[in-house]
Amino acid sequence: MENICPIGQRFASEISALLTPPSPLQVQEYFDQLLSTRKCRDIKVNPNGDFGKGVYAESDFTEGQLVLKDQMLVGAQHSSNKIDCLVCGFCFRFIGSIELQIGRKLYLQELGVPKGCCGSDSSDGEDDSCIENGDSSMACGSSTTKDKVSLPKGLVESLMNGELVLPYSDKFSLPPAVPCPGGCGEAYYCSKLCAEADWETSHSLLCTGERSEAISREALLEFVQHANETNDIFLLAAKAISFTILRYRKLKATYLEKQGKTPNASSPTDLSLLFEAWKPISMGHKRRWWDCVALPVDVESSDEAPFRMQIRSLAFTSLQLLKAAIFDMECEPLFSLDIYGHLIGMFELNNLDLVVASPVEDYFLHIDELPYPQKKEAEDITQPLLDALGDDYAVCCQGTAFYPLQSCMNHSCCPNAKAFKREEDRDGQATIIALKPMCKGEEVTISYVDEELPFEERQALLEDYGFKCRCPKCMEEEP
Ligand SMILES: C[S@@+](CC[C@H](N)C(=O)[O-])C[C@H]1O[C@@H](n2cnc3c(N)ncnc32)[C@H](O)[C@@H]1O
Repeated sequence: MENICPIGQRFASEISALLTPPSPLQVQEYFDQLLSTRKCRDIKVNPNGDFGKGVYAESDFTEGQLVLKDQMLVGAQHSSNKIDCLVCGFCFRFIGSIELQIGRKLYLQELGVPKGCCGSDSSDGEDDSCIENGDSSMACGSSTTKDKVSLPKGLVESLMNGELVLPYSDKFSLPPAVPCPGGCGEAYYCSKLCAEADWETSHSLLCTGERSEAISREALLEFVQHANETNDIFLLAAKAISFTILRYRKLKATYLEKQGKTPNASSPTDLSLLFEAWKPISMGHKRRWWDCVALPVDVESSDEAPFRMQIRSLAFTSLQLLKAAIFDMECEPLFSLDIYGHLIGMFELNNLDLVVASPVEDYFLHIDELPYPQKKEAEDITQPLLDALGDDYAVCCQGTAFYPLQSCMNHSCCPNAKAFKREEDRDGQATIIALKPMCKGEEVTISYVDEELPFEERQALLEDYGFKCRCPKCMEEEP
């Protein structure tokens, strides 16, 4: 495998340097700087805790108090979730309108778009037009899903094109959907600011539109399709690589400008700038994906070696597709299988869910709580929609993200904090709340697993993270 892709051999020392965990001093400097930029003075990252780095309280916290809001470094909505929720491609806020959210979901359901084949997953672009205009030829009279109810013809289009305004939806207004500046018709944003930020940090390389900076849009589509069919964590790894390439190019342009030089296409790699560009990613705890991933229950232990070879080969195929799409000669070491495997492993080990509650749920709850006769009048219009949507009418936005600070938090089965979204937390930031009073200097811990599970089950799940928990609860419950 490495002979087909010899980057690993040619850049062995660069790759090893990129994968060497940063020194405690580098960790301290990086997180002190990050916390100061974010004006966050209530916590600190200590690089020398019992389990590597950890997060510590810098002030006292009361039960229920917000400990931290953490902006993600890279994140992606699950492909399978795109049919349910239209969210900003950068901050993951719900966008458009209540009518568009409902209409779009019904439209995609009617089209029979399989989960994971919406937005960027569509190669013919047909499904992507559903944000701007409903297809008037579509049949709205039948539902493809069991127990879901038929709607009058034309209703879904009028929800999507704004002709039908639902009662009380003005109380749940959402930012308008701003299309991707690259013209892909797949990514939408809550503002021009978010569109530009996403473009600059990763989307310009991963956009399938005509202004894309990818070297091959066809290869990009193939890469995305492969990820959707196999493991959409590959999309997140691609974002991390694009993020690093674009950061490298920016750092290099600034450096050359300072030197009074113009960027040159055949310019050699500036390794120190590549390390600098990679720095935010270098801070994440990593292991190679195929070494650390837990053996699925249906795989016999005697089949462990072939299983691990198989997922390594899956990652290799994904990487080759990505390389054909966005390769950058100056950032060649980033396209090695070792880097790709460690990136995927980093997302697996940090296991950070991206969750944003749906305003559609709030909307239907509001209707349900209206007094008579307003409730009856509103429900005459909304009840058929609710019936057509079925049980999963208010699925939240779900995905995976890498949060720099949350990913420094160690585990305890009796944690003093947890990731918990409050009513007002309507974007993709991670929110950590104190579960009990905490004193300055105490380590902030979260539980990586359901701490109510029996001891053996918790320990089995924690094996995925490569450690055996020795928290007070485990010590007490250990047989
Ligand atoms: C999300 S990272 C947490 C930050 C990590 N300590 C670091 O240095 O980057 C998860 C990893 O931290 C370590 N870890 C977290 N909690 C632990 C615990 N209670 N006991 C032992 N190791 C732990 C394990 O190596 C785990 O895979």
